[in-house]
Amino acid sequence: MLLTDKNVIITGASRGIGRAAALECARQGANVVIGYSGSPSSYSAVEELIKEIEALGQKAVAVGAPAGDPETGELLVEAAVSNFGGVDVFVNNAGICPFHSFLDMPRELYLETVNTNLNGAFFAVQAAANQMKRQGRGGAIIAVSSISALVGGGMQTHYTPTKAGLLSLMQSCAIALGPYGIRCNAVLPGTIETDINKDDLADQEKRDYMASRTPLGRLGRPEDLAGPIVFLASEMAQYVTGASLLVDGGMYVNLQ
Ligand SMILES: NC(=O)C1=CN([C@@H]2O[C@H](COP(=O)(O)OP(=O)(O)OC[C@H]3O[C@@H](n4cnc5c(N)ncnc54)[C@H](O)[C@@H]3O)[C@@H](O)[C@H]2O)C=CC1
Ligand SMILES: C[C@H](O)[C@@H]1OC(=O)[C@H](O)[C@@H]1O
Repeated sequence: MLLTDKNVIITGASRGIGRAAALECARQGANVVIGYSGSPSSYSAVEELIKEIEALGQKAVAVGAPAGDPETGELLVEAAVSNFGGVDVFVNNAGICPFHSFLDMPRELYLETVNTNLNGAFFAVQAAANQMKRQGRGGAIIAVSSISALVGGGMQTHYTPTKAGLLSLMQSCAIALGPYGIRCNAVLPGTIETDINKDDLADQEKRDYMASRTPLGRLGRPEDLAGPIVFLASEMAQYVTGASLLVDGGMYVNLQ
């Protein structure tokens, strides 16, 4: 197992990529703090995830708090410390992508997207890093960025800058936190079928187009991200920091 006795925090873990990562971390021997929005509609999914992690023989605890709140990172860290005794891995995964055209972008939608995806991440990464520094045994921080950190999207002008920002945050934090043995890396998913793009991919033409752009011949699944996240969290990646790992079935390099 790659994460035996490690204590992992994952934000946005109630479903999608975060959920798949939480389960794989538990399979690899980790205890998991499940960050979720706090919405009552998510709670049954969170309860189910806790049961699945416990069935794997690991501990799980849930913290419901909005990702964009600057205090949320501290709450997640407090939960890891009080329930498990510390934090070894922090995965910043929570995010939204409400597709919208640029010229009439509502100010509130722009601000909500940046706050949820990037501003909250800054403070949560800071809280996790301070705890790792106090513990004195290093750690791993992983941001779920996106292929959209590298390429644009006409209906994602509010979103792509947050993903580029997360990638940049990991690069700078790799420098700031390297002296404490804290590694900081990003995963860059391509198009992964989850609730975030359910409406967008309901358009069969768009769906077929996205799949046709993918050399591996299919859209991604949440589980496709679990291995790369566990790898970056583990000692297998002990000399990897400031790196980004595209997990996109080859979509990014597929020019022609
Ligand atoms: N699905 C895809 O094609 C891609 C997804 N990503 C990123 O992966 C991450 C996970 O997304 P998916 O699993 O795909 O979608 P999803 O919609 O299934 O999961 C998003 C998670 O974030 C949580 N979340 C959303 N707003 C929140 C808030 N204000 N406070 C706390 N939690 C909140 C949701 O509750 C959910 O657990 C996101 O950061 C997304 O930008 C990146 C590239 C591609
Ligand atoms: C939500 C999109 O389908 C998804 O999110 C991203 O970051 C990429 O742009 C994907 O296409």
